[in-house]
Amino acid sequence: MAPKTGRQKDDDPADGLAAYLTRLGDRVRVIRARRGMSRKALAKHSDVSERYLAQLETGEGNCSIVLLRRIANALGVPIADLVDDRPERPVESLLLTQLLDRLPASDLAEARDYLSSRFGQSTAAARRGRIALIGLRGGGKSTLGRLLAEQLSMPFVELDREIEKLSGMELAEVFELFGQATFRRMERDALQSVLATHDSFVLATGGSIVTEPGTFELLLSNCYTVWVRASPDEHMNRVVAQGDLRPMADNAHAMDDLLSILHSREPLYAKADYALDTAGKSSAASAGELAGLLESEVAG
Ligand SMILES: Nc1ncnc2c1ncn2[C@@H]1O[C@H](COP(=O)(O)OP(=O)(O)OP(=O)(O)O)[C@@H](O)[C@H]1O
Ligand SMILES: O=C(O)C1=C[C@@H](O)[C@@H](O)[C@H](O)C1
Ligand SMILES: [Mg+2]
Repeated sequence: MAPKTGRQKDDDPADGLAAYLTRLGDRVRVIRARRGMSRKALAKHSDVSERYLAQLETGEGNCSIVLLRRIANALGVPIADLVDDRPERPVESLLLTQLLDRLPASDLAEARDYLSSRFGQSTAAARRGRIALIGLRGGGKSTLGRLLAEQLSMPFVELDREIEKLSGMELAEVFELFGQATFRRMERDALQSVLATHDSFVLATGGSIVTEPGTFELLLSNCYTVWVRASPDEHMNRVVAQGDLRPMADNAHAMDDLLSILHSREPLYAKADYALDTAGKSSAASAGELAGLLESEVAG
């Protein structure tokens, strides 16, 4: 069956927009009712006419962001609560979010560890059997992943290749034809499928997997994750040395782009269980270091 595409799902005007405006209207109406505000009171405090509010609440108004912000302010909710496209969340979920929002940043990691160990899908021992390498292009995920899998007699899996198998297309075609949203769905499907079919593996992921919170959380809670990193210059030189001249040929600001991608992703990559610095080391040396680390992890 052909994959469900971003265009069909997200951009089809007959499907998406009318249904979305109806959900938006429902949301405004429910929040207003919960607040005990009449439409008249909301109109007064938001400076949006009662007539327009009625249209909005019945899914007929395609509200500008400025008006929506005024409505959200008058209701005393963040605008994100109005535009949220997901189904209504259970009360427990809302309260849990508030509890987490109250915690200082220093306690959040502990709270995630606790919830993950209590409610996560994998035990700590099961996680250690599934090794996932994350990090920016040229770090050495594929090179070290293949070496490590051979050494440990474990299957080696490249997530990007799994996405290509699932979609029946090359990655570049997926992006070109269907866009980012479809790629992200496929990436998550591919990860779920690999997890469902393997108790142990060495997995090389795509560099941007960390930018999709749901997929990244799935990876962190089911795998022992290693951030394979190098210096920015080395990332760039290795990619170019592999014969991929695209960054240099197409883009005079390739290094600036690489730095900005790296800096924006660093706090995410840093959530890995371990950071392996490959800068200035040979592949063989890094593979040895990684194997040693995993031996002590499994033993521990
Ligand atoms: N210490 C090292 N560890 C790993 N690779 C190294 C090291 N030193 C040099 N290299 C070279 O760097 C390159 C790493 O490329 P590789 O394709 O493995 O990276 P990657 O993280 O999988 O990138 P991509 O996200 O593009 O798939 C290889 O050509 C490898 O030989
Ligand atoms: O680092 C990135 O942004 C990406 C790396 C590739 O492996 C692919 O997963 C995709 O093209 C995105
Ligand atoms: Mg690779």
